[in-house]
Amino acid sequence: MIHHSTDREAGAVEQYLEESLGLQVESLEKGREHGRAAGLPPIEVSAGQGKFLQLLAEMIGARRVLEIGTLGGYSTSWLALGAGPSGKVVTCEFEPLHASVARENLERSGLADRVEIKLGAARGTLDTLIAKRSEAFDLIFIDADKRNNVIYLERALELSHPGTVLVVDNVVRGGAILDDPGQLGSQEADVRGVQESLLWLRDHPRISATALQTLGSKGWDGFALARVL
Ligand SMILES: C[S@@+](CC[C@H](N)C(=O)[O-])C[C@H]1O[C@@H](n2cnc3c(N)ncnc32)[C@H](O)[C@@H]1O
Repeated sequence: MIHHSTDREAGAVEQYLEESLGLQVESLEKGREHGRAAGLPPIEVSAGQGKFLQLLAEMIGARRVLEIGTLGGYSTSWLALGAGPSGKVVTCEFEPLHASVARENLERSGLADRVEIKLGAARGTLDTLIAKRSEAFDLIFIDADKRNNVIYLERALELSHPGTVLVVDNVVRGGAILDDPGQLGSQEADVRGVQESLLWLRDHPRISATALQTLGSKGWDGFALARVL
């Protein structure tokens, strides 16, 4: 994370944009508060990013959405809004507390019937979906342990069809992706995971990708956006 005055200004601008555009949805914000009260870390997407996910799902007419990394179900809820009442979101989470907070939040906001929370390590969940020949997903949001990003991307591709959109969160990490991978210790495995995932996106013949930087109350970051060819 960067730590200078731009951080504070970016936080104020984020709040201004949220207020001017009326981005916050009351039931979703209550869910976020519920997560805080239950001790969940404040690492969910912003309202602006959540609305971006909703709009993206609506723009591509996504009916089947896969999420890796549920936390308290905040981004899940935005994706569920985007998928619509006839849509479905499958979301992967391995922390039982996070999954139960997410379940409660989704129930309270009336979105639970279009969301399936898969409790367990995401890799195993994805392998099971692949083994069961799950119907392909239209939109896949990857936001879990970044060190496993390439594993998730490989499996996401197996669960995709031509035109599936992939979003990978936190690919800038306050600029830490500039660090030399050869000098990174184990604590920076997530940074290395992001670096490797960007190369994977560049090199895979079935992928067309970009990345956009973001700045907000949680600092400097960004997301990769890709289309399966
Ligand atoms: C950044 S948070 C997700 C935030 C959420 N997408 C949002 O914006 O509201 C990452 C979540 O992934 C979960 N997670 C981390 N590693 C995982 C794994 N290997 N399998 C499943 N879930 C995992 C964490 O417990 C955490 O809840």
